[in-house]
Amino acid sequence: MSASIRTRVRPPAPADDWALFLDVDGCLLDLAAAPDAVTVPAALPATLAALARRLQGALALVSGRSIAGIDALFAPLRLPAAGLHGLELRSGERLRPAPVAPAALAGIREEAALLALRYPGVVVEDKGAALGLHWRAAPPARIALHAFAEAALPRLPGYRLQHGDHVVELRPADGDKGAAIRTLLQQPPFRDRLPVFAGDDLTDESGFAVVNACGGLSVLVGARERSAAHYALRNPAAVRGWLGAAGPGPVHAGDAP
Ligand SMILES: O=P(O)(O)OC[C@H]1O[C@H](O[C@H]2O[C@H](CO)[C@@H](O)[C@H](O)[C@H]2O)[C@H](O)[C@@H](O)[C@@H]1O
Repeated sequence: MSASIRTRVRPPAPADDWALFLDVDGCLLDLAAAPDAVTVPAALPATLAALARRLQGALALVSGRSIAGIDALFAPLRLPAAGLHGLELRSGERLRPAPVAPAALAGIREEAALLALRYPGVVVEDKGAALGLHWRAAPPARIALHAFAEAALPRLPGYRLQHGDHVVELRPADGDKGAAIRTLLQQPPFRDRLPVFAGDDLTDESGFAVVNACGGLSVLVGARERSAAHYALRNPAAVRGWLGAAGPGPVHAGDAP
């Protein structure tokens, strides 16, 4: 069921019995003009590391970026992670690698780069098995990028389009963030904990559905009207404040934020 932003309230402060899943762009990090223009606030890795210790390791980053990309952003911190919208998975020693990119994707990437030359500001993001076409810094390119992605899709059997915030991606159709969260919840250290997921974009809705079905907490970041999330935080700064608000001592479900 879709809850209105007007009815969503701030989530409670993080509690020690949570399994916490956090989206990256637009949730932990402020959005930037291009994927490589994001900045990680200096205090954030330490906040995440402290929270992960507090949760006995049950904190994972769940992103559309690759796991390598996530690790590069937060280095030297290396957390359990789901990358490429749930295609890749890492928890402890367990790793589900991303599929190998089909040969046709290289040609499509080159064609996209040529198209980008006509629209200054367009970014073609090579994510290995996935390809992101970004128009945040080039709004007039939106229609051309969608048309390009739709035309390219039939050349990539087993692929689908992933629509996101000022981006359309060509990605393998398998998996989503919800399935990745469900998989992590079946194994330690996530098992038998209250699942909590915060995210801002369309790709996060599958994660909200899974944590809702488990009786957990779904947290929408921003003011998108149509979402299954039950709680809301205004922006990434509010998310970082929420996570930092756990403080140094033990915390329990229901504590005031
Ligand atoms: O699931 P997420 O962690 O939210 O990742 C979703 C996509 O995030 C990145 O793109 C978005 O953030 C960029 C930097 O702020 C922004 O320029 C772009 O417009 C956004 O769509 C990332 O580049 C993608 O690979 C992720 O799929």
